[in-house]
Amino acid sequence: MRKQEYLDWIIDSFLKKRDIPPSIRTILRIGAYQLIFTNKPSYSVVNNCVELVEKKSFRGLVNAVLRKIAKTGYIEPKELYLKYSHPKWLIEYWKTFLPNDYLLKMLEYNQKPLKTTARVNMRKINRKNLELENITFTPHSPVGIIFERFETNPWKLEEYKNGYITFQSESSQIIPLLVNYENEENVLDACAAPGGKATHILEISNVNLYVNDYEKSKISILEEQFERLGLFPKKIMCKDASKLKLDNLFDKIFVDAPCTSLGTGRRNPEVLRRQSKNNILELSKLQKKIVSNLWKYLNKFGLLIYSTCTVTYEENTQVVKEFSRYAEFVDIREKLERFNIKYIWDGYGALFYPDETLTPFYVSILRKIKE
Ligand SMILES: C[S@@+](CC[C@H](N)C(=O)[O-])C[C@H]1O[C@@H](n2cnc3c(N)ncnc32)[C@H](O)[C@@H]1O
Repeated sequence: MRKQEYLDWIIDSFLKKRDIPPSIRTILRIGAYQLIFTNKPSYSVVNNCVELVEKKSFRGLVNAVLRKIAKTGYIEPKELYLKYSHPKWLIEYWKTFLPNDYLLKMLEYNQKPLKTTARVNMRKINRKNLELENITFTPHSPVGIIFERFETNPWKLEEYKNGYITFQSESSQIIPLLVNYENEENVLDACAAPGGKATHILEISNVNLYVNDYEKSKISILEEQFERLGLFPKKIMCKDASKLKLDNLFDKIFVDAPCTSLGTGRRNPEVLRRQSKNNILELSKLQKKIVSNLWKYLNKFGLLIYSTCTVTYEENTQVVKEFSRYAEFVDIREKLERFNIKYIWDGYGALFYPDETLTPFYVSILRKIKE
């Protein structure tokens, strides 16, 4: 899937009619990928693919197209969306607001699979004392480890089962570390499932943590995670955060918003192909509604920590900018530099630069100065 646009371009250049059944296109993509990007012998790739074709009338076409691809091999495309195999509309959209070097870095890293990372539960163990093989430390998160290779089912690891580690991206691990916590203060995580940041907050603080997520099916996952890690939230709720009514005020509110997740394309290549401009606009509306509703439950001078794992203007800068009349934006640049994180600062928040281990993430911290 990582090479889909490029493969379709090559395949289409050898087709008279581009309108072929999806199953035939899939077989052609598999064959083209193996011929261009692996060392498998071309005769066996072509034969195996032809055998996969159920409709006899398409066997000749698959055979002919793949033979031609085997002959030409890799062809260097001129257009960026083909060179880095991303949807064309997305590249054009990103070009409208991202610096060129950020865009190129993201496209390059999206070609490489991402190694699995986890966060270490500092309440139970230090990462130096973990007895796991093939791990290294994350370069930015002080509580993260990287699995250089996986030899077993990760969920069966004793270290996971006994609550020493939680699988989580390195970028995500940074967010709860950007603020300081007072004992017993009220903290709300409004979009909390599957609990990555919520459990992290309780690992590093002694706050009264309220958690919420709109999806019923994810509440049991949240509960399991707290139990596995030996942590106790004050309350777990299942409500739409844009309408949630609360009895208390909060000192900190985390909004790790539902978003288009375009920064996770390196781990989930399908996400890049699933999204649309319309989804970006719809989610931006929901995100503004969520922040706006929760604003009234934030104490004066309390902090709202807004984050997303996406790279869009409408879901990041535009959302937080909307609250600039009521908020001061905390300058987190120095903190990010202490974590050795490179970012784009938009005057409100920071968009992490992707690198070998870090995936794009946006975060902005709003201090409430007005209702
Ligand atoms: C980015 S994920 C949160 C990840 C989580 N904070 C973590 O670190 O593991 C966004 C979450 O928002 C939830 N969600 C979607 N719409 C919501 C809404 N209207 N109100 C509250 N939660 C919502 C989704 O179910 C999803 O679990």
